Amino acid sequence: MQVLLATMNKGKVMELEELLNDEKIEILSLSDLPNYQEVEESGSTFAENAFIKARAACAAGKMITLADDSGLEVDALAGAPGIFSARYAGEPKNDEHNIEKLLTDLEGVPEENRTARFRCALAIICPDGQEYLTEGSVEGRILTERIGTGGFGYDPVFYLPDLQKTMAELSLDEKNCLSHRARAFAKAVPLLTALMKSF
Ligand SMILES: O=c1nc[nH]c2c1ncn2[C@H]1C[C@H](O)[C@@H](COP(=O)(O)OP(=O)(O)OP(=O)(O)O)O1
Ligand SMILES: [Mg+2]
Repeated sequence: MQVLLATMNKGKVMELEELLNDEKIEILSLSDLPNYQEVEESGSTFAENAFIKARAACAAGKMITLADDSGLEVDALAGAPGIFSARYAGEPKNDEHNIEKLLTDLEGVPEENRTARFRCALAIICPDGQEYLTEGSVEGRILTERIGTGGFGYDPVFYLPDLQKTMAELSLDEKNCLSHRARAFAKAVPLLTALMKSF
């Protein structure tokens, strides 16, 4: 079975490839579709954006397609950056600038009020029109400086109190045991297993 990952984000591709690690699944990504034009993420929720990305890629690739829309919700910022996480510091999107803006926006906010979560909406679309969505989240806290070099995006400032580590201090396998993306993916596994039998 072929599965298309509808994302331009190399960090997501790496994590999803590892999660999808099954010899019966051949994984393709948008770079395997010649001339693919990235769609505008015009939805107002993670779920809407995940479907927008998945539908466009599925139409182009005509195979089972997975799209992830994800982001960071910070309580002290009333849920921002949320669906705007990737372009928080403007276009073109840049992880370093986004972290810089986040830390500036949170200047003076005490540790106990820096609670946050990563959210992931994972859309699965089949060429015959079936559409599914799973979601996952992970709770943490935003530090005042970066720690760790792994992962991508906001990982260096996202602290997991239980592990006493940032997401960027985790190995790929460790991150894939507890991340928002891994949790959304875990809920999609029974679905993918069923789809593998029918396609
Ligand atoms: O595990 C994560 N660790 C750290 N940061 C993360 C994570 N997961 C999402 N994020 C952040 C990165 C980006 O600022 C935004 C996702 O935005 P989002 O539009 O879903 O992805 P994207 O534009 O990078 O790639 P694409 O839309 O092609 O899948 O949330
Ligand atoms: Mg995006």
